[in-house]
Amino acid sequence: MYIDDTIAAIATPPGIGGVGIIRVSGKDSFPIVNSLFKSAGTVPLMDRQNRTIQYGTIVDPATNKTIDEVLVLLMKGPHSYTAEDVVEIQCHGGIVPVRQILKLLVNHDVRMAEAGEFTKRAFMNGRIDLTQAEAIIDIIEAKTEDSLSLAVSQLDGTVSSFVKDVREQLIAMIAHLEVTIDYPEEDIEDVTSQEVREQLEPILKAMDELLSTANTGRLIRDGITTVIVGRPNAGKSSLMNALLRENRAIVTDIPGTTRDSIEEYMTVEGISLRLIDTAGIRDTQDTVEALGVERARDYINKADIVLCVIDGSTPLTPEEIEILTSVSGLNTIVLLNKSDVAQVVTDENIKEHGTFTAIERISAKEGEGSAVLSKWVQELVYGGRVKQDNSAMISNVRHISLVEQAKAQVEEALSSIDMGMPVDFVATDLRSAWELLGDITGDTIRESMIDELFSRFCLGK
Ligand SMILES: Nc1nc2c(c(=O)[nH]1)N(C=O)[C@@H](CNc1ccc(C(=O)N[C@@H](CCC(=O)O)C(=O)O)cc1)CN2
Ligand SMILES: Nc1nc2c(ncn2[C@@H]2O[C@H](COP(=O)(O)OP(=O)(O)OP(=O)(O)O)[C@@H](O)[C@H]2O)c(=O)[nH]1
Ligand SMILES: [K+]
Repeated sequence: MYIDDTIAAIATPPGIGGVGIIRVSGKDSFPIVNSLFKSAGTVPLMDRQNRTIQYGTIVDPATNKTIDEVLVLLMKGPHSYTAEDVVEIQCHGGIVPVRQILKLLVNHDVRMAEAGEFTKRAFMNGRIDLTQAEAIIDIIEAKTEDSLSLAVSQLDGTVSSFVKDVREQLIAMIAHLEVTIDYPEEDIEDVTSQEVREQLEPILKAMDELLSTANTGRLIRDGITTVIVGRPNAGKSSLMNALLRENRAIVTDIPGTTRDSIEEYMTVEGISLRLIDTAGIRDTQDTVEALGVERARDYINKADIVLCVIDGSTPLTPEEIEILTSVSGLNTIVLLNKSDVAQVVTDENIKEHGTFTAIERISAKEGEGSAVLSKWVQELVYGGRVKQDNSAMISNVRHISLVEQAKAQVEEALSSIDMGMPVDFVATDLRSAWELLGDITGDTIRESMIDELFSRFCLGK
């Protein structure tokens, strides 16, 4: 079994830093590191006190060569990150020491960990469930304080405890129904159906309550995409600059995305916002104009918010009318720009060319635009409600979809009862709901799905 292996990985990011950490986990991690570790005193690592830090050096036993001066952390399973014996070797934070130590470990019966394997072990060993493992990815990938605190509450078990609670109630009902199925002569069917209905209604309500947080949760977790459109000289670049000046993201380099000149990241109302200037797509990316237009269209259709910049100081041009028509019906905010000079375009002129979420006047040149964007981000994410704390929120699309499916099964069970169907039908529906919810926490999920999920982690996690 692969879980018998002892695994290792560099836990710190590649590059130069103060300290580099190599994490080792598995049943042989103590003896293996002990064979490579030299320190004052003769007590072997496995006999030293748990959760202590030991000073010494890592020495290649084959050559007796010292690789680096280190601190070694001892964490005996099951009270460790993976719930196995874990040793962390803290060396100097260069690229070479961490690699040399990892190489030495690999030469001594340690296997290089796969992406996410430490966290996968924590899951396989039952220390955390799948929602908590996913929360760890979310913590690492969080781009704003709000998305971090949402992920931390998921790690703390907000989603798990909801699922666990509902599943316990469902299994009790299923057991009850199955008794009825097994002993039909007892004639308790009607009573049971009525009881089940009474128990299912609050469950449905709780599911609805949780799902009502899904939109907000998802946007906090994943961020939103905003696309800027407008004819040349409308003021798109000026707007982009005005917005960036006020909303610089904490994280500028978003891993996993290629940042070219048309995209910027910022934080607005605690939400990570990806801002795309479609003019940039045409100018910098494609020689064939049509392709650029097609890509721009693609971005527009996927955008959460479209900012349509119109020069308010000159009459609408045919090109502006065409742009307005193409973004009509979307979540489009028309920004009548250059409000610092005399305006000729009226709100009515705009409304003649489509339906838009709002029409606002700004002067990008004078640095305006940010307040308007904040207002509409808040509207999109919180639907005009006041921003609340992130506790009991569902944010992961996988979880949302499973709760929706489980809810449909509960509704199915209720309608089976209403239609006077035999209790086995009701029991089958409830069992499906129970299984779907189990997929969320990983209690009933298939192995292939688990592998897929953990492969999304980075190496060393
Ligand atoms: N050096 C280091 N820092 C780190 C981690 C790590 O693995 N190593 N972590 C990971 O990447 C995070 C901390 N996560 C952890 C989660 C659980 C346990 C743990 O030992 N749990 C035990 C004991 C709990 C207790 O004492 O109350 C348990 O759950 O039984 C350790 C780290 C962040 N910082
Ligand atoms: N008076 C006034 N002029 C503005 C305003 N915003 C932009 N301009 C001017 O309009 C011109 C075009 O502005 P840009 O921001 O470069 O416009 P753009 O839409 O990015 O243009 P392209 O890069 O060609 O697509 C510049 O001369 C700006 O100074 C504004 O709010 N008021
Ligand atoms: K105009």
